[in-house]
Amino acid sequence: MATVTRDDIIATLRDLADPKTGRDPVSLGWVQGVAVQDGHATVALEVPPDLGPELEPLRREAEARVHALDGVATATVVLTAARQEAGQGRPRGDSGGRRGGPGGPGGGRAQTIAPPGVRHIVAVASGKGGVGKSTTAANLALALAARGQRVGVFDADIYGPSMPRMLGLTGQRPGVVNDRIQPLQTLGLKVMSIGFLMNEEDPVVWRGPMVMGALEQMLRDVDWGELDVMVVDMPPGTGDTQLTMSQRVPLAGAVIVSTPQDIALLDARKGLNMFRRVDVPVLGIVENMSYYVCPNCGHREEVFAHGGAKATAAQMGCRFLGDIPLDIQIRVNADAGTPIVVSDPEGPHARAYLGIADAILEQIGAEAAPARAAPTIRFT
Ligand SMILES: Nc1ncnc2c1ncn2[C@@H]1O[C@H](COP(=O)(O)OP(=O)(O)OP(=O)(O)O)[C@@H](O)[C@H]1O
Repeated sequence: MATVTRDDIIATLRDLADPKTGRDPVSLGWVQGVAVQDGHATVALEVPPDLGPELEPLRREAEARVHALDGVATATVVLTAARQEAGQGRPRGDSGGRRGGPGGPGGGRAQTIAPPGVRHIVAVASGKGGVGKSTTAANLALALAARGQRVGVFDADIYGPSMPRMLGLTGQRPGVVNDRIQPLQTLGLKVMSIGFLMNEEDPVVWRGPMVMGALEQMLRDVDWGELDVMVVDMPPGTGDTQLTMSQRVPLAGAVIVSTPQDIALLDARKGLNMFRRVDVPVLGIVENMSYYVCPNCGHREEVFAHGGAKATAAQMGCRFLGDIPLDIQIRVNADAGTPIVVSDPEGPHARAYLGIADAILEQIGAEAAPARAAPTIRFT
């Protein structure tokens, strides 16, 4: 198959015309990003917000033309809208907009994106980077699978996707069946990551609206099949992407990962408040790198004022889900693609993650109980 380049895609986009002005999307400055990897092409067009619906035929045409290029296996064109200034109608979460699909209290553009067949979506988030959010997400997903759940992992950490590495899938690419991207399968999980679609050595400079477009596409167009739980590894922090994700994706709840240091806990509070603002239940806080156990003598060292997350959870009225020590084995196994829950399933760390999984299942089970009721069949 021929290799398609960004230039080929851009040249194709030049042949299209905006119905209003007759100009092409490239000269109009709408092309915000073109990513192509192993024949999977993604294009983000940033269009004026009020033109979105009118431009749907143009989007479809662009997708068809890019798809028709020699060397393109899948083509995804997303329309994104330029961010409006504060006060100009950007959807806010404090009006219940989380479930704010059309007609919902959030109304307007905040349509929810729910992959069909996925029963519960759990976000794993952190107020700042590097606290072990991805490690927690990977181990938690495996612990949920060990509890008999059908689990998917959606790596939404678009700025530093680590699931390919942590789940031993580096360099692999998802296949395509009937124009639908198939998640990769490993260790009993279905996995999708933007890391599978982009060049690691050539990171895409994501702009806010493009991020959401790409994430939406992965939720909608990936063939997730039937899942009991989807674990989402969120991008770190509490910026617009995280807020929009929390509003647009019908999350069953969020798990906040924090290290015990005060600063991280302050960030954790921000994360917690962000989810609360958009009515996403916070399932609890995990304290990661909580304490250190000497591998030689077993001595336990409380390096970072251990216990801060427990206190914060109590103050903020949410559940403390557990603490995970700083242990080289957790790092080595995660970095080798076999997280500790599978590499040492009987060990104390795996037990800790299983305990966290149980606490989550208990909560989402309880919360989701009404939605699980059998459908009513009416005879008329
Ligand atoms: N409990 C732990 N003990 C030892 N090492 C850990 C632990 N948790 C995470 N790590 C290591 O710390 C590093 C950062 O972890 P991870 O990538 O999970 O953080 P993150 O919060 O997802 O970061 P980012 O948001 O920047 O992607 C990794 O090398 C990981 O193996």
